[in-house]
Amino acid sequence: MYKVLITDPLSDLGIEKLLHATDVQVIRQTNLTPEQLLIAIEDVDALLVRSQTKVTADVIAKGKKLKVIGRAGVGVDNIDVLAATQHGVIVLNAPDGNTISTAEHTFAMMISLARNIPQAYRSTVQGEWKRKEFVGIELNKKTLSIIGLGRIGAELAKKAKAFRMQVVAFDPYLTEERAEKLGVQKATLHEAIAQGDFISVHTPLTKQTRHLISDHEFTMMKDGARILNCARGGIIDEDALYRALVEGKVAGAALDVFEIEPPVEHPLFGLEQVIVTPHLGASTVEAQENVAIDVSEEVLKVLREEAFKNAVNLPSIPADLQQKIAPYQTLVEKLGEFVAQISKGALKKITVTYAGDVANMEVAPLTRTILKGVLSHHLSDVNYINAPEIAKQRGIQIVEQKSSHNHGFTQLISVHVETEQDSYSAEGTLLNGFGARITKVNGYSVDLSPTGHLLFIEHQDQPGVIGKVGTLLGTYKVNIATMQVGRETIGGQAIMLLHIDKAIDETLQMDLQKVDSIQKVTILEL
Ligand SMILES: NC(=O)C1=CN([C@@H]2O[C@H](COP(=O)(O)OP(=O)(O)OC[C@H]3O[C@@H](n4cnc5c(N)ncnc54)[C@H](O)[C@@H]3O)[C@@H](O)[C@H]2O)C=CC1
Ligand SMILES: O=C(O)C(=O)COP(=O)(O)O
Repeated sequence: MYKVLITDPLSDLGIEKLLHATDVQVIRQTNLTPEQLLIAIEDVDALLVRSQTKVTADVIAKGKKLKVIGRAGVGVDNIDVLAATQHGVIVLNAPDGNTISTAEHTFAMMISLARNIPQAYRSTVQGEWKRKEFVGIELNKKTLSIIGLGRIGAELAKKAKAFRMQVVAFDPYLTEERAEKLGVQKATLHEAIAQGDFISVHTPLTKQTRHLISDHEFTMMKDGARILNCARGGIIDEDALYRALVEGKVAGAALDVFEIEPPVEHPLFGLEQVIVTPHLGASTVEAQENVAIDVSEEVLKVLREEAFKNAVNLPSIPADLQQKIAPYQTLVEKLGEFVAQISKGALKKITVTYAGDVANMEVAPLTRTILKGVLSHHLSDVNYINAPEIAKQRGIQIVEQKSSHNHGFTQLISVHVETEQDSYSAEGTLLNGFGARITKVNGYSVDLSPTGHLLFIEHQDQPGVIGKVGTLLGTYKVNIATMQVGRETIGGQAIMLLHIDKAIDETLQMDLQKVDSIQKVTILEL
């Protein structure tokens, strides 16, 4: 039974799938203190949050069974994604479900700013009738500068165009083609800032976007520009905004998000030209249902070990590529495990070479699987998510290369490991009708199915060695299923690879090692 902990308010309808799953126990505990969260996380398999819960490195470290953190929404800045990656925990979000709601909220804020609606409401219900004070401006023919033209930015651009606004956009990933398609004018950050009557930010909060709009940027703005933040607190420097508003450089600001949430006695609240909402961008019935459905479905898939999407800490693999690489996954993981088990000494470098058909594919997901295979022999808690990060932390160099030398195989994948002591390698292929095969070990040609109990014997090529190995295994009642031998030259260095029907213990290993001409016996389990 999987335990799923939900610590922020999620739509009941949205999480129905989880509530009805017979293999899932849903635990709903909102408004937990950080200390309570550290306890609640201890034995759960999944954690579902919105933006309130702070999922710190400590929380992740305490989640000994934690496999996945699902964010019912877009921004994951409340989750320590690096810590999750290091612990092999998948972080998923639901990026599409609240786009429309947030763009609509931003638009509502823009109209409110243009027409002073919140201020006029407050004054009118207080018994005043101030028609002159609340004269506004039209959106028609004004320029809207959008910083960050992703899902929400693009949706906002469409709405602004319907209101006959000129739309200027800055986004480092915006191509001319996409800008043209959306009918927006592509600009640099500073051009966008200088041209906007309204400036709206829609980027994630990252190191690069923190205080993206600060004192310098405010000085570049048109006098009387209006600014909006319905993305993340901190993208606009709140102190600089305060100064720009007080100096009259900026005519108004609309904020749905704050550097610290909830904000307490914020200086900006004292300014009449500032309108605010309490992080309501995604707070509609529709958006909340959408994001809860999306994240529940994906979290279930992770728990049930099915293919999932929207992982924030894993590169996404398109479905067609996933289909193409699926047959190789077992082969490459076994190759990684095999090389790790025959190698000795601290790992320094792992080189993966792809040749033949496989070299024409996107191979990064396969390399990730190989790393998992190699590293899991040396370290516990290594998985597909954290393997590259763990390799990096330990200073293991990873080389991924493609080669035209496929040595007659339709596809050939080789894993070469360098340790402080020596270097080791294995090559493999997919044989039509036979599946994964290891075709070379440390340069010796073999033909081996990479499964089950194996014995790897390094020896000198001498008459009688094979017989002695067979007799010894017979004495210990160990049946040999297949045997492969390879040698450099007659009487030279040689290897034996045996498939045996059961696991053997160290006594037999030591007896084998005592046989003349045998140098090393390694027990492998694939
Ligand atoms: N107020 C609310 O309740 C909600 C807020 N959000 C926030 O809105 C923001 C945008 O969400 P989406 O559009 O769904 O994300 P998205 O990922 O589709 O778009 C973000 C865009 O920002 C661009 N970007 C990144 N760094 C940039 C930089 N330095 N300068 C300019 N552009 C940059 C990216 O290229 C991308 O196109 C996120 O911060 C998200 O957390 C999202 C939903 C609800
Ligand atoms: O999706 C996002 O990034 C949001 O900011 C929405 O936040 P919320 O889920 O409403 O707390």
